[in-house]
Amino acid sequence: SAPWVYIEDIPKIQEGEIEVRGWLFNKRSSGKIVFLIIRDGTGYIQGVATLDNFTQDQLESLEKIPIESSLIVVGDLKKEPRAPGGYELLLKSVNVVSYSEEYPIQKKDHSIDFLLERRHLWIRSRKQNAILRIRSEVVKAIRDFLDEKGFVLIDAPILTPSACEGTTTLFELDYFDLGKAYLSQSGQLYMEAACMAFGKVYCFGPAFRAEKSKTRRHLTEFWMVEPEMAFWDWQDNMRLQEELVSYIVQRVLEKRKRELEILERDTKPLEKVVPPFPRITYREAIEILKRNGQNVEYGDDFGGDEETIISSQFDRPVFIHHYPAKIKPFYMQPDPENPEEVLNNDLLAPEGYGEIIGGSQRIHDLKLLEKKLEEYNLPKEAFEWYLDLRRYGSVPHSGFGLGIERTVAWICGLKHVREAIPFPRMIYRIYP
Ligand SMILES: NC(=O)C[C@H]([NH3+])C(=O)NS(=O)(=O)OC[C@H]1O[C@@H](n2cnc3c(N)ncnc32)[C@H](O)[C@@H]1O
Ligand SMILES: [Mg+2]
Repeated sequence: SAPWVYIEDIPKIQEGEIEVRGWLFNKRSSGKIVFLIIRDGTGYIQGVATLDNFTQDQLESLEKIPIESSLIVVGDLKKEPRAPGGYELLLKSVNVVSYSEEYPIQKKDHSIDFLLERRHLWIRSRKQNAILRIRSEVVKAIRDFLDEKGFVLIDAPILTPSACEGTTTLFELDYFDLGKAYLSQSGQLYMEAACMAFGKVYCFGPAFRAEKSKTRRHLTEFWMVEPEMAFWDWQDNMRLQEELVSYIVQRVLEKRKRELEILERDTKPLEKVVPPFPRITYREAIEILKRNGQNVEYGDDFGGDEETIISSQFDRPVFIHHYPAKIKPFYMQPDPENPEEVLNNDLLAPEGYGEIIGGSQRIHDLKLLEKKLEEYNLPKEAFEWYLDLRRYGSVPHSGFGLGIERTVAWICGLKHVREAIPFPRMIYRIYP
């Protein structure tokens, strides 16, 4: 019998009789010829049915197969430059595995809520398939990059006893007789413990923020990779970030050309993403904003609009470092020369995508950390383990969190991070 071939492997076969298993993506006919566009999740192939291999009645029944019906077809593979992917399948048999009910996603102008309600089907579309394949490539590139550099993957817990990124975005749950637990906002604190056991580590998983803001950059469940390195300072930290982000972007440009074409992504801006990235202080960022007519003061945090103005001054991602301590989390190491500011950085992506990374050097002094916990009104008992890291062989150490969805949205040129994750969770959506 004919070999079952995935569509992405067809260029390796070139010609001959093959079997393809997939779904009817589209169809058209001219009476004597029926074209069936089949997708199998790895690509698209045009099947052609003619009176050479089918009766007129059979052609008419092929025309009636509903979109998204599952099919197994056999045909002779031929090169055909005019067909999608450059190949065509001269069909010899079409076996419908399961007829589809009328498929709900057929128009070009469905509302975003209509599509999100059917996300479990919407991911079948060409554009969503391309985005999630690029996401997969980004995840693979991150792992390859860090594994190559000797980082050890250490999985952080999702159920945690305390906050890491402030107490206003915690998802709280009742945890047996132990009282409250919180969904992890970040694996960072655990990576700090791990880096003192392994040197260089990373965790890679979901993080949860009860964000009440409905913006195009916020999800309530998002994915983050969080490297952490013992004895590295804030500048070592930025160097690793620019190397990682450049590696990711160049990898997608090299391996996901087809998907970027489907998204009609102008790749010229991405070709400029190579180290070193420009570095400016928070204070310089405030000056840029003032020069661009923004009504900002030193001490203000930056929202999407401010980040768009700042990043639009540069042709590649830009680091902003030395934020005022009071607008950043408790764990950030103050600059010894100016303790009002911390040795942190955000990395802003260009083209209006804003913050994709938050990172910093961490406080390594026990007394200072205890003071900060008090200042931030955090429950010391929940952080005793974290303080232990400063009691037993403390070292300066640094790390960062790269948001997967914001990075994928930037690389793909998406308007909203909700298309950069298979099943987005936002303030008004946890279905499907
Ligand atoms: N290990 C670390 O040092 C990470 C540190 N504890 C941390 O969580 N920093 S961050 O809050 O800026 O979040 C890091 C990144 O995580 C992404 N992020 C952060 N929050 C979100 C939401 N709500 N939705 C989507 N993406 C989000 C965004 O890219 C941020 O730059
Ligand atoms: Mg941040």
